[in-house]
Amino acid sequence: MPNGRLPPTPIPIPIPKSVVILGAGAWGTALANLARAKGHQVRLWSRQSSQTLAAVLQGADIALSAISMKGVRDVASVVKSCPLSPQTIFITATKGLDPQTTLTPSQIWQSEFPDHAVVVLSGPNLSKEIEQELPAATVVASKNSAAAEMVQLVFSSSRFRVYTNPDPVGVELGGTLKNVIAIAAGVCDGLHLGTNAKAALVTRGLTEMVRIGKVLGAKTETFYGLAGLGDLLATCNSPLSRNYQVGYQLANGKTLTEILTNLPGTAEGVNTCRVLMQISQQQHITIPITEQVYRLLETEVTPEQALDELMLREIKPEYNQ
Ligand SMILES: NC(=O)C1=CN([C@@H]2O[C@H](COP(=O)(O)OP(=O)(O)OC[C@H]3O[C@@H](n4cnc5c(N)ncnc54)[C@H](OP(=O)(O)O)[C@@H]3O)[C@@H](O)[C@H]2O)C=CC1
Ligand SMILES: O=C(CO)COP(=O)(O)O
Repeated sequence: MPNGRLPPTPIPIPIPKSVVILGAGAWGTALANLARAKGHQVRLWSRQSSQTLAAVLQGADIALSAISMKGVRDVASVVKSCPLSPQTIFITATKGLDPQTTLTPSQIWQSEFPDHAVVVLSGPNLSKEIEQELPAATVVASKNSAAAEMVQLVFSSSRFRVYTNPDPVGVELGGTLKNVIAIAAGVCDGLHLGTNAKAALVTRGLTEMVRIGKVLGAKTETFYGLAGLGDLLATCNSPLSRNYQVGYQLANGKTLTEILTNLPGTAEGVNTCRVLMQISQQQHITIPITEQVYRLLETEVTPEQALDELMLREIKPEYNQ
């Protein structure tokens, strides 16, 4: 201890696990590399794979889904028909909501596999930065705390810091709801509205996320952590975010169809925004930013009109009593 500091505590080395990653897109591939770097045996599956799901899942300790929202229900039902060990832990890393049922991905996995542990993995994790081995932190959350701790050990490294959290719904909704605000942030930057406007948008966006989260059973404090505010900041401030790119390009006059045709990968915020409009109407939740993003995606307003609509809402206290 020449400088008087204690040496860092080494991260415990877990027993190598058999990890199957479902979805070989940007995020699935990055997570596969993180698990491989920790010495786990990793198999990656996608629709293009030559092996069947049943063959790939044989002997899996962990099945991690990084499938876009639109494929989750179908893949979960095929996995249900595969023989699995009762100990297999499911991890879901998808950030979206099911348009038919409004369920979150973890709720879908849990309803298909009621006797298995399901862990949500979500945080400020732009996959391109993780592939470059830049430092990042994430959150794993489950009703089964032992499963969350196991997943924490499996992925923790000197470049990927993993925290546990007991609020899976909140962690999952943080990653999902921020995508809509990231579209709005892209519009804000695309219109060159400045730093004050962006700060106001992101802060009021967080208020909107908390409002929805409370109704859907999340803990408010979770939204102020990595999976909420953390992911909101990362996604609203980075051109690496596909959701931010959607907003930025809409502000520059491109159509949604043009943008999505050329976008590398999935921008979940587009579907999430539509599902949130359904939920807000059923549950009477006020979500003005999401509503303007929805109207913009539906070409009901221009970016400038959406801005005016938000600025000219009835004046009110910052917090409702
Ligand atoms: N990229 C990122 O930085 C991060 C992404 N996420 C989330 O992870 C999820 C995946 O994102 P990402 O990897 O970037 O997206 P990509 O578009 O790169 O990959 C999507 C994956 O989902 C699969 N897929 C899509 N539709 C279906 C379907 N109907 N049935 C089966 N498989 C399907 C694709 O399979 P195929 O190759 O066969 O088309 C592909 O493997 C999203 O919910 C995203 O929000 C979360 C954190 C970070
Ligand atoms: O969720 C992400 C970062 O945490 C990725 O954001 P995009 O899906 O907008 O690229």
